[in-house]
Amino acid sequence: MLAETSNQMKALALKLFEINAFKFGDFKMKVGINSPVYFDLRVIVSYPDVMQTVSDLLVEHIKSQELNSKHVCGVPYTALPLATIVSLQQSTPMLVRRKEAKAYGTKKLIEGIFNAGDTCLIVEDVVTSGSSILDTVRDLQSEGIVVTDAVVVVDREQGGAANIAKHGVRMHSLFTLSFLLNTLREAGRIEKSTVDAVAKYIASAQINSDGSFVGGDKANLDGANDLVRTRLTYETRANLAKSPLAKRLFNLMANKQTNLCLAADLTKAADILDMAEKCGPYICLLKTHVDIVEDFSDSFISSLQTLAKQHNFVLMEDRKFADIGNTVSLQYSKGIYKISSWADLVTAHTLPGRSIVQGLKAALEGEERGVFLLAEMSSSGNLIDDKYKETSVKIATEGGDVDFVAGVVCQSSNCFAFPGLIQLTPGVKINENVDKLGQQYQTPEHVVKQLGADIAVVGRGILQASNPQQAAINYRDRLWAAYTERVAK
Ligand SMILES: O=c1ccn([C@@H]2O[C@H](COP(=O)(O)O)[C@@H](O)[C@H]2O)c(=O)[nH]1
Repeated sequence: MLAETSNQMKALALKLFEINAFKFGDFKMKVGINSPVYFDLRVIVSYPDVMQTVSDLLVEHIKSQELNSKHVCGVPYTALPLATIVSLQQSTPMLVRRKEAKAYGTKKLIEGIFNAGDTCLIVEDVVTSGSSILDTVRDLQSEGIVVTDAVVVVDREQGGAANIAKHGVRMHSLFTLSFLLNTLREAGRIEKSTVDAVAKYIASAQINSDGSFVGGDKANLDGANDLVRTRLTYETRANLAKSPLAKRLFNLMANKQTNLCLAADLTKAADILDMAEKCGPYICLLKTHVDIVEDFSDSFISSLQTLAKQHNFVLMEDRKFADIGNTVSLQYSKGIYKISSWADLVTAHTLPGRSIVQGLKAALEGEERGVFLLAEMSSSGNLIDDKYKETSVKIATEGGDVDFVAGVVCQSSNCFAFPGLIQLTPGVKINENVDKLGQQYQTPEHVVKQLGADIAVVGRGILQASNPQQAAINYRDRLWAAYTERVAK
């Protein structure tokens, strides 16, 4: 590989990671087991510069390997735009494979003009077992078209190349998973432990052409993924975080050894400041509801900020924004509270859709801020269902605003997979199960070990204790011990 091409490939690898075209965590795969790495090259259509570079490199690769053919055909659907650009750049006519034959008209599976005996080069985005390429090859061959080569963007190195070779098709990849991992590692974007976890998984999850695993039963591979977020340390997860606020909070938690958030739900400014002074050394986050403070003032906020600095904790306003983008933008930055001017983090419902995140971001003027999106609630009888939860997590993990989303407020460890996000879980108390108004409580150990909380929110468990400072120490100790046991497993 020429030095210039190699540098271009490395720069593209970093860019693909930056735009979330691939990520690390615990992802359900088509082959039936969870993987520590996931590629989603669908996102590149939103980045014309990336699209251009990928297709330029594909064309260069096709030329250097002398993959001459009469047609090109993309494996539906992600590779279709790539195949189109390759076709245009090389003036090679394209064929389009339908996934299902039309129920009317020509009922063709392959669209385009061709003759039996014509050659066709396959274009694909990501190869795992090679089965998607083989489906396309089969349909082309059934029309008498000859396929000998496939050019792909990423080879996950799980046996795909060997599987398609058994059907007489050679695979030529721009990137191997190993190259991508080494490039990220060299650039300091991921830790060695991440590289090792992925390498261990890939070695044990080799796939045969019939979809079975080389090592036998897929049940044996259940523990093959070491990148399950609840088993990773906060330090490791800080490295994987896309949001600067999540990075900062993970590092703060690791250094200060606390995963306790104090919900300072008090109605007098002096009482909140007193609680912040007493509990500050033991918490990573202090959460407010400023609209319940009867004597709110700018000086209250500056005193709170001073304490946050002095005791090294982050400020969150639990506003639970839920309106249209324009309104939340105003609610966030204007009015008497001017939340965006002092709260490092805020919370928001996903009910209005993606525009909630865009609306909040639009209010900022360069401040480093973040949002936690609510995907579940702790109150009994709340209306959130699985579909709502799933869509909330999509908003948190996909799209152009992921650098603003620091975490998810939820009640279960299977809510999201991406280890760079923080799970904030309220509803924590040692001696009670419920309050009189629908709140449901779990113990510190249960929320961390069973429910997957990274930060546990404790309000009245501390505020109403006879000695709040001692209570904060107890909660901090129990939550931290639960976390260290969780990652030591
Ligand atoms: O689902 C949710 C979301 C937010 N909260 C908030 O957490 C605290 C809990 O206070 P406790 O006194 O420990 O019950 C409170 O500020 C809520 O607004 C929640 O409880 N559940």
